[in-house]
Amino acid sequence: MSETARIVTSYGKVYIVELADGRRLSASTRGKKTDYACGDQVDIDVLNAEQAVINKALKRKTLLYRSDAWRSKMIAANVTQIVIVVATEPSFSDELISRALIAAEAEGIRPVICLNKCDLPVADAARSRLAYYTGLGYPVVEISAKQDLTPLEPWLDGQVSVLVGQSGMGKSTITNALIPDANARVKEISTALDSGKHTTTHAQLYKLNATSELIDSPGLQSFGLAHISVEELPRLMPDMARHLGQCRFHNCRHRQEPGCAIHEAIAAGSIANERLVFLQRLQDELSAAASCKY
Ligand SMILES: Nc1nc2c(ncn2[C@@H]2O[C@H](COP(=O)(O)OP(=O)(O)OP(=O)(O)O)[C@@H](O)[C@H]2O)c(=O)[nH]1
Ligand SMILES: [Zn+2]
Repeated sequence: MSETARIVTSYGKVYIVELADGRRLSASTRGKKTDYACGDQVDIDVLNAEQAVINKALKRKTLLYRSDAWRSKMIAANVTQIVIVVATEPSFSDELISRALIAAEAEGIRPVICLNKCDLPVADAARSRLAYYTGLGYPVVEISAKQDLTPLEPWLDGQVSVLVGQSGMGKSTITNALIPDANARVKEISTALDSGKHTTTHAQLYKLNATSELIDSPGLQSFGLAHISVEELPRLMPDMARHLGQCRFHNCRHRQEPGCAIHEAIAAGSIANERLVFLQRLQDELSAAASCKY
């Protein structure tokens, strides 16, 4: 008899699924299918007290993923919020934040930027860099995972959140502070799968309370957006989106076309020139990726 379960961890071809009654089973897939993500609702056949087989994923509300021309990598399914974790040190990448914001907008996922390690004296420099994103309308929440997480807590309430960010920003420290037995559970799963790894190398889903869940994901170095079309791109950047539909040509690419509303907004100072440079660089990258796809 088939049942519905939730993927709480994915380890390549092996998944841990949780049933409605809280039981956890190790699950394999049928054939070579591996396109399931942490957070997916799946239809499974239970084989015995420990094992199951995944038949298919149920319809996803959202799917956060990154991609280049050759492959895509799922980050998490069914999340309602992405918490982009940056830190006062080591230095964070603006490029990664901007890309993660676009990926979130494309899926209708609410983004929040979380500045961690605010206990360190370098916080002011990071804070002023993040003012840029506040200006775009994105919330920035300041915390210290080691000392005080309370500013983040209301943001997590009632949401399925995924923590995303570069390595070393403090995602696992946040997770461990919020879920006291998170470390122990990673260890338990690693031992069960005999991977020998005791760090979070794969996304893991945790329950925070009856209505809130948290997914910790492995550190990212890049965030490919090959799944997004060149035409869609400016709509996913809130400062650009405001001016869309106002260019003289309906198919304006916001390059050298006369009467481009984006260029006019830049001249008027309401869009930063570096955003147009970023848009154009992404347009070129996505066009190149699209022409590589078969
Ligand atoms: N001072 C200070 N250090 C912190 C804080 N949060 C995390 N750290 C330290 O930052 C380092 C990296 O933290 P992790 O939680 O492992 O970072 P991560 O983002 O999970 O990294 P990956 O698992 O590689 O993706 C560790 O040495 C933490 O102790 C904080 O609020 N303040
Ligand atoms: Zn234009």
